[in-house]
Amino acid sequence: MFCARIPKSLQSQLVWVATKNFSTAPQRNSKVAVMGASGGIGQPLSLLLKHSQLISELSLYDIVHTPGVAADLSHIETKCKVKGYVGADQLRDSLKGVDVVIIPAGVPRKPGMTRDDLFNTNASIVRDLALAIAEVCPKAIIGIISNPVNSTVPIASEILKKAGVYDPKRVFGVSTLDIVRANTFIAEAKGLDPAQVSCPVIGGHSGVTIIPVISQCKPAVEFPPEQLKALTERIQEAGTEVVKAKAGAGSATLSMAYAGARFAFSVLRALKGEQGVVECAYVKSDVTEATYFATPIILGPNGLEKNLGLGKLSSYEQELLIKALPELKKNIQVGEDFVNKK
Ligand SMILES: NC(=O)C1=CN([C@@H]2O[C@H](COP(=O)(O)OP(=O)(O)OC[C@H]3O[C@@H](n4cnc5c(N)ncnc54)[C@H](O)[C@@H]3O)[C@@H](O)[C@H]2O)C=CC1
Ligand SMILES: O=C([O-])CC(=O)C(=O)O
Repeated sequence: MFCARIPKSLQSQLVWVATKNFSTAPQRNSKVAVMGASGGIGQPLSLLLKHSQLISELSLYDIVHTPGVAADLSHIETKCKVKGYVGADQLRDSLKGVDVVIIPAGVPRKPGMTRDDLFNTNASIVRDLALAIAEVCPKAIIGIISNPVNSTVPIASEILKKAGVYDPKRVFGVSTLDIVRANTFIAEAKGLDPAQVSCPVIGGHSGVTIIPVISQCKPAVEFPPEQLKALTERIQEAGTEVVKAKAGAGSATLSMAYAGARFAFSVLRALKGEQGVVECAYVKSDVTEATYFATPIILGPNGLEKNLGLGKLSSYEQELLIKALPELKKNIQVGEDFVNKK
């Protein structure tokens, strides 16, 4: 009953403890690291990953508390092994043999802040993690959650380039939460089951750079212009909606953990050879004049297999794209300069 209500992307991987059917699960062979695993996103994300049959080992890294988080999670009756690593001295050990690295390390927003206000703290956190990845697991697929994603993905990419191990097919900005929100809000407005709604969101991951492509939603939906504008703006500002509601206690954590797990599971399914796994993600791109851009992509055994591009945009969505590009290009430049202009 419950499984029928959650999206197919999660249904196939979540093993519900109550059913205790994981002894028959296929052999799991991926090792996944969560960097920032003790945080508001890191903990529930690690919990969801611990339930996946696609993961045999979970490596939890943070500068605090990971021994406790790992001990706690390790008592859950699923096969996936969990190990905690704490502090810079253990950073490199945490990445040994890892196939997929998910990065939610860094500070979250408080009311009144933009995602760009996080740059000063989070840029160096992502830089240092990317340096360690380049050294220890250069072939790993990397999913970056830490904000500002528009800039942290270029930072990690520049670090990997400098180390001579950059593969643009393996570095992703996790924008999945924008898609999750678009699906939910559209379903609410139209009285649909959110699990059956699929709306691409392209561009970047902040304010005007978030471009919901409601004209490509499946099932097809239509809204009068005023409602379309309000819905688009709600999706663009949904992060701020949560920041305000949490009133100083941080930003989206639980919905982001869900979205991060959905993205990780899609990557892992594709790594295992499943064909036609599609997610939107913020990637190195030549689809627009912005050198990183989120579009729907097909995932494969090596990460990004095929960029599906923009598809046909409505005139309203084309206007959104025009507004997004200068901001996105600026954010990318700031990230690249952080690494290269020292
Ligand atoms: N991409 C997206 O859609 C979303 C991104 N975010 C971003 O995710 C990040 C994390 O958010 P929360 O989990 O709520 O924050 P949090 O403060 O609850 O957790 C962050 C964790 O990172 C750890 N950390 C700090 N420096 C570190 C380092 N050098 N190495 C490893 N870990 C380190 C902290 O100890 C903490 O446990 C923020 O930057 C936030 O803006 C949040 C929601 C959605
Ligand atoms: O809004 C924030 O600061 C966190 C975030 O990226 C989101 O919830 O989309």
